[in-house]
Amino acid sequence: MTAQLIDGKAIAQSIRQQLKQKVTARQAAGQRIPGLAVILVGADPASQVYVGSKRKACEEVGFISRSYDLPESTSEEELLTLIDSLNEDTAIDGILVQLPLPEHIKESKVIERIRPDKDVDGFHPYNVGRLAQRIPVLRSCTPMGIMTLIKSTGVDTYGLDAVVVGASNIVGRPMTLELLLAGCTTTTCHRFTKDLKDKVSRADLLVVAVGKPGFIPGSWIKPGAIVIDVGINRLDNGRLVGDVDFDLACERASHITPVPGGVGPMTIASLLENTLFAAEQYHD
Ligand SMILES: Nc1nc2c(c(=O)[nH]1)N[C@@H](CN(C=O)c1ccc(C(=O)N[C@@H](CCC(=O)O)C(=O)O)cc1)CN2
Repeated sequence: MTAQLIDGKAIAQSIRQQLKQKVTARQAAGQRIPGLAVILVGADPASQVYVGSKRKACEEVGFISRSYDLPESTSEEELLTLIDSLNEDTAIDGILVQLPLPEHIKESKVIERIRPDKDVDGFHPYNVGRLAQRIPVLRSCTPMGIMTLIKSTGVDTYGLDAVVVGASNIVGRPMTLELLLAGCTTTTCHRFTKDLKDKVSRADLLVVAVGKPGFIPGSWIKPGAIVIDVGINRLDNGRLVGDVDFDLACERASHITPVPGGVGPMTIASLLENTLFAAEQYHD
């Protein structure tokens, strides 16, 4: 078997195109243009790339894009004060603070300061709690994008055995919840998991988000499985690879995401979808 590629880059592009049309329609109807504020603290090179892509995508679809590049030395109080002012700014529908933050700033305090109706990252406990109750809400961008990718395969998720490797706040745990809501029987694996190979090789749907190149050998993949690789690892030769041994996994999986061009672009497309959702549901 050779797996079918799930083309995140193309799907993300088509989402951006649809969003652009919706923005044009809003403009024609005299409605407000959605606005997104993107805050970067410090100069982490990967974060600079991701934030740059978010701002570019935002402008491409016609949203108002506000950029805040703050120095590493920014205090927690200064960041919270900026969030307070954006919370009150009626031109802004979404506030995104790029993670990770410098060590002296407490992530949970920052996330909880963003008003839930502007939390386009879907990280606020209010939004996570509402999602757990299946209430339509702002959802965490990477898991949301992955659900769009899975839907694009046409495979019915109800009853599938899904395994998520990694239990981070940004991907692993919200991903497990999304898959549970989609009718999967979900297992979350983490650093204390025993016999990872056994768990992975039973997965009809596998999501891997650990940040270690080639962490999952292709021989572990269940024949016919859907494989979603969230890892973005830059090798010494500059090549980007995922957490799954792609070449061998391709011979066993039915569908697989590439790296780059799989999950990454969908994280950004979902952020834009969330910004429009916030404008329409909470601020119009
Ligand atoms: N506030 C947030 N911070 C972070 C999030 C998040 O969702 N919200 N997620 C990750 C990183 N991330 C978004 O910020 C992200 C990662 C990767 C990509 C992407 O498009 N990747 C490309 C490759 C890009 C490259 O050349 O390096 C791809 O996979 O094709 C977009 C966004 C951490 N922080």
